[in-house]
Amino acid sequence: MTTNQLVTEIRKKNSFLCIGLDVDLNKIPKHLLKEDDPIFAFNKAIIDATNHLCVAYKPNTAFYEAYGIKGWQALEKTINYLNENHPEIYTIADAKRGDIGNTSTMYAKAFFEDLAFDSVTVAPYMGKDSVEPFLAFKNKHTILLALTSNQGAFDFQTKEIEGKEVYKQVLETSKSWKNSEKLMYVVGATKAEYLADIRTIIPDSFLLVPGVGAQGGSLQDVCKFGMNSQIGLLINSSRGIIYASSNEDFAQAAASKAEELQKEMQTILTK
Ligand SMILES: O=c1ccn([C@@H]2O[C@H](COP(=O)(O)O)[C@@H](O)[C@H]2O)c(=O)[nH]1
Repeated sequence: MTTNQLVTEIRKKNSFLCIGLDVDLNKIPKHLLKEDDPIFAFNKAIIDATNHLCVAYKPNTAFYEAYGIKGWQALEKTINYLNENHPEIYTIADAKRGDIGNTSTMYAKAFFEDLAFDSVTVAPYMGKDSVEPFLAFKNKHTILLALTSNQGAFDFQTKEIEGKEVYKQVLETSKSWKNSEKLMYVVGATKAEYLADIRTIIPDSFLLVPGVGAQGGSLQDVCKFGMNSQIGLLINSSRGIIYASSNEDFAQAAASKAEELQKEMQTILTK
């Protein structure tokens, strides 16, 4: 999907919500455990109940890899279900990959070709030649970790090297890479106070913003400092939506939580 198509969908739905599909078999309703594929059954129910309220889904691959071959098959079924039934929805493989060039190409093939995701999250630590292989794929985005939502972000990302914070160096340097127009960036909602500075470096790029909901980030603050003329934000919530109820009403409860966020977004977009 192109950035323009994503923006069109955001404006149509008055939503820039991304729902995280982080499926933990210890947290899903017990009755689903009797299904052949409980992970996919859970995802399908969540997608069916919430697709009109969001513009993106983000399975974090850790939650699938943890269940071995069955988990990977559930991930494959989930992306195929989305692409076949909701081609208008943007998909993110939250895999946080990145390696030497030929290995990154294989990661990119895995997520863009075998599993037809629109985007994948990538760690910038190994630099240009580890990221450019992802950027070579047509109509796909690479979402680079810039300033993450966790406490550990302060261990390296905000430290200064030669007078400039590492996350700012990631933003600035990555702009010079080949096909950099296909980059988006991860900035945690818990770091909203950094967004004004971040927007001076990358005014036009889309940001994937996790950390609203279970991690306590504020949607209002993120929008105040992070929104641009193309909206430029995908706000992710995973646990806060998908585990709203552990009973048979889980999909409806997820839809209610998603609707609360969508309504807040609508108010922001239409004022
Ligand atoms: O900086 C980051 C980068 C990625 N994540 C991921 O986003 C979701 C957040 O889940 P919640 O349940 O809404 O807290 C999860 O997959 C993280 O691995 C992040 O939180 N922060």
